[in-house]
Amino acid sequence: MSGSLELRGVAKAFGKTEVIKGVDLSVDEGEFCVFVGPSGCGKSTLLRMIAGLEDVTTGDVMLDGVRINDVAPAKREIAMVFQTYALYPHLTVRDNMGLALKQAGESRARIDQSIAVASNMLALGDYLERRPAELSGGQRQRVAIGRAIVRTPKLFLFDEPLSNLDAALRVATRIEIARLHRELGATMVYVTHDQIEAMTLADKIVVLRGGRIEQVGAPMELYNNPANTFVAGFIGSPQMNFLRAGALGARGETMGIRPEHLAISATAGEIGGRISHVEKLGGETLVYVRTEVHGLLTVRLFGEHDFTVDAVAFLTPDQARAFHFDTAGQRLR
Ligand SMILES: Nc1ncnc2c1ncn2[C@@H]1O[C@H](COP(=O)(O)OP(=O)(O)OP(=O)(O)O)[C@@H](O)[C@H]1O
Repeated sequence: MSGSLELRGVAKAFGKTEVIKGVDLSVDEGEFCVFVGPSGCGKSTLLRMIAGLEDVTTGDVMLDGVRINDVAPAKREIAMVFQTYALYPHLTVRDNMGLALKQAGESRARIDQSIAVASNMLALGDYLERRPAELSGGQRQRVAIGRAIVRTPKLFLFDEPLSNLDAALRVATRIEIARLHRELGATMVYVTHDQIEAMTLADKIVVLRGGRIEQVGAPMELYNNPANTFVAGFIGSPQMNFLRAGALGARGETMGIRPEHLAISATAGEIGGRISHVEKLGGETLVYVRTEVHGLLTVRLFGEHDFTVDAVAFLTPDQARAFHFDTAGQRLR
């Protein structure tokens, strides 16, 4: 029972400050849509407007073709999962998960059945009689997700749901959310700071900046085909290198090259510099090279490599993989 979401010219002002400046977006039924962007760009505000937790200043929020701007949050058939879980501390896992159905006047049998399905999906069966304080952070977040599932909403909203979990648990929960999305076929809108979550979970990534959409596309589409320097720099970690195109005889104002497409040599290459720092990450090595013309550039190498800080190094971009941008930062095709 998943729904489609459409935002039409949605804007939000807090007093005189406009923080969302006219957003048009469609999220299809069953689609996983991720909002990314720098801190303060309006991701959470946009999500909260969809949930009904913030008023929409102008524009329309449409769920399955019906305008829901004026529908109360509890009546929107939308479930939201928060970073802080927002569980009731005095209720058991079972009662936390069943509360919305109980308030909606569902029968005990129907509630128990929904809880059984959701707790089974989330491996929470053994914890139903516990209270939130008796659970780990990861278990609490699974309860919060379970509470959303039992409501069988048309739309799931996630506001940075994994940021309070440690690294290993983040990976496990991320995979779990991807599996749930597959199994439920649900429409999901997800806000994150995390590149890997955005790249791995999304069918569609929305890159926001200053309350506007910069680009919308599938993860690899944004990675391989960024529309401008902002998206090119934002998607991909470590960040794309931006070089002065003129100094390389290349097109446009700026040339973009990802760290994996920059070759490094101790003896010869197009760009000279000195190694300023080396990071060995196990599976890969990042080498930071200070250059006079292009500033600090990052090289990513597969496997372990030894380099000496302060040694001279020469870099050569793989021209076939380079991106070219004009003075306004727009991509030249
Ligand atoms: N209640 C409010 N009153 C005034 N300004 C607000 C309010 N809520 C948010 N803002 C402002 O709106 C802008 C967008 O905030 P929002 O929390 O949506 O950004 P975000 O992209 O989610 O940021 P972060 O990634 O840091 O969570 C910010 O400049 C913020 O200061």
